[in-house]
Amino acid sequence: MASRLPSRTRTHKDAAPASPTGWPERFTVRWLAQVDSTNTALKALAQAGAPDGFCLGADEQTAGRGQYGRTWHSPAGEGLYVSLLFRPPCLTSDQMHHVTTFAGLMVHDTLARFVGTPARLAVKEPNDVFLDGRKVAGILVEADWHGAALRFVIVGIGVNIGQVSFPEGLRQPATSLRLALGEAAPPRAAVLDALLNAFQDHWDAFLADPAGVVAVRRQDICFLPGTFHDRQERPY
Ligand SMILES: Nc1ncnc2c1ncn2[C@@H]1O[C@H](COP(=O)(O)OP(=O)(O)OP(=O)(O)O)[C@@H](O)[C@H]1O
Ligand SMILES: O=C(O)CCCC[C@@H]1SC[C@@H]2NC(=O)N[C@@H]21
Repeated sequence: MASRLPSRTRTHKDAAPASPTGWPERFTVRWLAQVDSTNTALKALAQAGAPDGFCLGADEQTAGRGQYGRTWHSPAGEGLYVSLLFRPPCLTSDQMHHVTTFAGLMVHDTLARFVGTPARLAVKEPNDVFLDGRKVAGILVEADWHGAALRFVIVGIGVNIGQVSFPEGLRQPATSLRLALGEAAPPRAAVLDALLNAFQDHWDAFLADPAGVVAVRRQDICFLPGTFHDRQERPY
């Protein structure tokens, strides 16, 4: 399986994140210097048998994707670009949108640890996390089905960390942890560690009751009105 991973093709100013204490045990973390899209690469790995809990990250994405084929700007070393592979035994297609919302909650909780004031954060459904009224993170959930049976689901997460500027013409104003927190912005490894711990701590409870877990958390987090597109357009 490892041989199917794209090779490291470049070096960057910012080394790949490494956990000083080891990543949460549920996850196997692989890191690339550069990849087209961690979601795309992880899908190929999943089809080749990568296990539940596989996490693929990259310093840079050359074709990072948002919803509906939109571009996710992924400059080298500036953001966290990761995709998590899950093989839940029981999720249905009707429950897939809960995975996106749940991932937004996990990103929210992760960033709250560093931002300190949770009121600065908001989840904008279906798939965005906002900081100080600007988009700081996006989520792209993609599933693979065999008839009605879920083979696997990939949760792709992009968090803006070190960017000090963004391309013109974004659909919504953007920010980064660096812009919002200055020198207090955490390194990518700390964000990844907190994110994986959040998933590890809450994933099993989510699987047991997806709608219930999301409904409970909705009560104590700021949700912004989202853009809901035709269900048929959803990527899952
Ligand atoms: N690194 C980034 N940070 C913030 N925004 C980005 C970044 N890269 C791309 N974008 C913007 O995010 C969009 C993709 O996100 P998405 O498909 O969720 O759209 P959206 O503008 O959030 O609308 P919706 O309300 O439908 O979710 C891109 O079209 C681009 O405008
Ligand atoms: O806001 C969005 O539309 C979702 C953006 C999701 C970006 C992440 S970065 C890691 C993973 N790989 C991708 O190509 N996209 C997701």
